[in-house]
Amino acid sequence: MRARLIEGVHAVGQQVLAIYARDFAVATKDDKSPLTEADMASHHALVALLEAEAPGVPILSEESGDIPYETRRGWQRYWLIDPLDGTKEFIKKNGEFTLNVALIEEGVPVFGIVHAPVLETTWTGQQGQGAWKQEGNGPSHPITVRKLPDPARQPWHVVGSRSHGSAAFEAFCAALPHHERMTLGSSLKLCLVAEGKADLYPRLTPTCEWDTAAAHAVVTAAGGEVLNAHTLTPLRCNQQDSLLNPFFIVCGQRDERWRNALRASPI
Ligand SMILES: Nc1ncnc2c1ncn2[C@@H]1O[C@H](COP(=O)(O)O)[C@@H](OP(=O)(O)O)[C@H]1O
Ligand SMILES: [Mg+2]
Repeated sequence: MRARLIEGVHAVGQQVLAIYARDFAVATKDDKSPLTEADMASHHALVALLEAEAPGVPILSEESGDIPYETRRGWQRYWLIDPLDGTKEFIKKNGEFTLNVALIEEGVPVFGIVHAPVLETTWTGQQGQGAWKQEGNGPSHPITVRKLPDPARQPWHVVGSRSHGSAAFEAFCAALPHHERMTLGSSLKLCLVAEGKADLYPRLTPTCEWDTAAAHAVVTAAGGEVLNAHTLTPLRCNQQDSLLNPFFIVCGQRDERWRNALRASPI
């Protein structure tokens, strides 16, 4: 089923690209975030794909996120999707947006596909089996997180949001040893940690569970972790009424030096 799902997500990515290439309307949601026809087209196409491939498994999408907790709390297993993560980047036309499909079991993202149509790149992760990166229609290559380098010899790589910076992120970086920063839209940031191009992604501004679940599965399958920034315990999905994530940090490796930097930041 994994190969068919990836193929299906690629096809939905092509539909999204067709909208990206022409003029499209931008609406504003109740929470003031932008919505394009691409978000909805991707939502409908991904739901149809999952219903065909895995009938009977419930689906929670950013564009159908109003399913009450009383209903969701009984789900042992469900699909969690963000049809278009990085809508602001989509509108800016910088290519840094993704389609995200995650399978959650008992609150844990156990399988994820993150597809960036403009970058023609797909990251996949499956618990216990590994994580892979595919460029275009080429072969998939296994990916893993990297060990933190000695910052005296090689800077750590820290990735942050292009559109949602914060004073806490600045304070965290200021307290880190020698490092280089880069900014990027969407769930691509977690994928960079998964493939060992970034060491840390501290997310100290709000996100929702659908923003992170698919890439969370990729990072953990690649040997990394997605940790609550306060408790340093792994993030879990569908544990409460709210679908907001706590602030978190994505790492390839735990280390006292970045934990100290986290303690120094006003979160
Ligand atoms: N105040 C807020 N509350 C909840 N989620 C927020 C938020 N501000 C930004 N986000 C989430 O952050 C995502 C973008 O992150 P980034 O800036 O790193 O690309 C958005 O995804 P969408 O583009 O799918 O709406 C949105 O879900
Ligand atoms: Mg999103």
